[in-house]
Amino acid sequence: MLEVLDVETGYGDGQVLWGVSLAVDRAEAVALLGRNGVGKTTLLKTVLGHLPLKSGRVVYRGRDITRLAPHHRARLGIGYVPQGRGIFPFLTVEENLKTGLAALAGRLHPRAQRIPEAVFELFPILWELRAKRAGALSGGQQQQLAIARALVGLPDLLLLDEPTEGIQPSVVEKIQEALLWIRSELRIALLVVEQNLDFVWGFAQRFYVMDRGQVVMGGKVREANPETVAQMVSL
Ligand SMILES: Nc1ncnc2c1ncn2[C@@H]1O[C@H](COP(=O)(O)OP(=O)(O)OP(=O)(O)O)[C@@H](O)[C@H]1O
Repeated sequence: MLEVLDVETGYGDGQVLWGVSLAVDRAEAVALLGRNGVGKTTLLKTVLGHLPLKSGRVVYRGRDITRLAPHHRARLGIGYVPQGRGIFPFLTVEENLKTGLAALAGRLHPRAQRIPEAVFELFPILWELRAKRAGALSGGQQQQLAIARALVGLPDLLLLDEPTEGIQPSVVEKIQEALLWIRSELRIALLVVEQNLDFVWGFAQRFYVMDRGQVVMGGKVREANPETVAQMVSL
């Protein structure tokens, strides 16, 4: 579904990614691990089209999208939940969800452009809070809203950047269950940047570890030794 092939990129003269390759299959959940500053967010940006590449390619559903603009990639079905959630605090929950539809306008038939019921099935709390300003929600509720907003256009691939950051443990479990459901029931592929290994072990099938702008380890979650991986990603 997604192939990142030998990508080199960075910011201005500063190179950050050095020959990075990875893949995500259809309806597969893949975790991207690594210490702070090793280039995980930068890699997500290359998939989203926010950074021009020095070399390498990004292929999505068999199509080379290396030079495709970000909004075209969104229309092809690539959704994004940024670090820090990126919700609009002065809009209501419902209005925030509708901005997700606008971002994917053109992807769905106009008649299909409404918030799918699956979103409220997944996060019932958002139905209860739909008229509330998003800024008044707890951190965990805001994270659920951010995931829900990315889901309203029913992407085929969803990129999430540290969804458990700053969230209390009871909500972390909810988000873990939600990601499992998104993958298995909605059949949406996931590429998730995370630091919380317990969380990752609960929903991902494969993982990659990055260090200093390169992929240094990868494999199947159920075959991996969690302690070895923890050593690779701990400070
Ligand atoms: N907009 C930017 N301009 C210049 N340098 C940047 C920019 N964003 C990130 N960098 C640098 O690129 C490197 C990789 O950052 P990146 O955010 O991709 O790492 P990360 O693995 O996602 O870490 P974190 O978990 O802290 O977000 C870091 O050295 C960082 O300082």
